[in-house]
Amino acid sequence: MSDHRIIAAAAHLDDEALEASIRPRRLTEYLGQQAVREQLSIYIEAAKRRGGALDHVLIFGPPGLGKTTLSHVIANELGVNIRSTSGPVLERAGDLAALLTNLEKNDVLFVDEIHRLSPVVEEVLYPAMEDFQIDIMIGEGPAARSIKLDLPPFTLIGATTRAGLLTAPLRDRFGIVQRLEFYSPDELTAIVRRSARILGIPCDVDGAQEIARRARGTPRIANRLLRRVRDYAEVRASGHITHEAANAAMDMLKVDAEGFDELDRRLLAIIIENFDGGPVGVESLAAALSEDRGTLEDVVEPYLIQQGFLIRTARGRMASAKAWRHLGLTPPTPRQSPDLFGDGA
Ligand SMILES: Nc1ncnc2c1ncn2[C@@H]1O[C@H](COP(=O)(O)OP(=O)(O)OP(=O)(O)O)[C@@H](O)[C@H]1O
Ligand SMILES: [Mg+2]
Repeated sequence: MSDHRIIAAAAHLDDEALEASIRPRRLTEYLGQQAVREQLSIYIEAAKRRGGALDHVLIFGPPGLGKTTLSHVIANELGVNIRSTSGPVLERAGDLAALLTNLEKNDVLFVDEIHRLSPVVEEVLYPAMEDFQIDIMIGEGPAARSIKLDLPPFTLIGATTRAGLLTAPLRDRFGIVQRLEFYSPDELTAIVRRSARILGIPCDVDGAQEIARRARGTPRIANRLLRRVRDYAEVRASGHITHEAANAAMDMLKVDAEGFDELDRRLLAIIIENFDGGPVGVESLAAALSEDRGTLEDVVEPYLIQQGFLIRTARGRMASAKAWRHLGLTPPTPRQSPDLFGDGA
């Protein structure tokens, strides 16, 4: 159900084709994430000077913030090939072995959703990451023996929306760990303007700002809103994205001033109306919303929490005073909800 949210952070099918043209290829086109960019540019430069492989990189952060994009940018900057796969696709140890043995010196192997690797595949990955070696089994039954195979030095780039789900031994094998943060409205404005330029969409600065403000800190959503606003502007306005056109289009899409849609508002309303503002356990919340728990935790909650509308406590989720006000309600005084300041998980 949440797949159809205009502001869903997960990729839509119709995003793919257009994304290919606007996806940044170089570090200079990768806007925002200042700290990440600065650090990576140093590590990349150092690896190139040494002529060696870049250390393994773990990138984590909510959907649509640019993990896949950044992985490709890193490979481009290193001037090496990138091979892509994902945790759930690698079912057997042999699947990974096949990929690893086809790598060339200093190549990047990108593993998306790395928290979903099966334990047997993970076992193969450990010596590969650490010593650039794998053990493979030859033959079957009593005649089976394992042989060690040397791999060229390579860089594993793992991406995950949930670093917390990685096993400790896997996490420890990444020399570089980067966390992507939600983008500021200014950064998203720059991203929207760049995309509009590439797609040939006339867009005013304040039109871009309005789209940026409602994009939930997420470039993928910003780019998607840009396209929907363009549709609106072409049919209802002169095709030019002005502030008014952006506003009207987003009202039509029911994306509110905070960038929240029905699902966000329903989540906050349920906590307030059905659970007196919380705390409420994530399972009960998911049930009340008829949503999947994983979607709630990965996609819906992070932005609400980052913006201070939702509070995560040891006993469950609570709506903040900001949330009450956003829904036009009067928040209870702190004395009536001691949990806000209690067990502060
Ligand atoms: N820093 C950035 N600057 C400009 N555009 C960006 C940036 N990061 C991401 N984008 C745009 O947002 C789109 C989504 O990014 P990407 O697919 O890399 O996200 P992701 O983190 O891999 O998401 P998921 O968790 O769903 O795999 C890209 O196609 C790209 O156009
Ligand atoms: Mg991705």
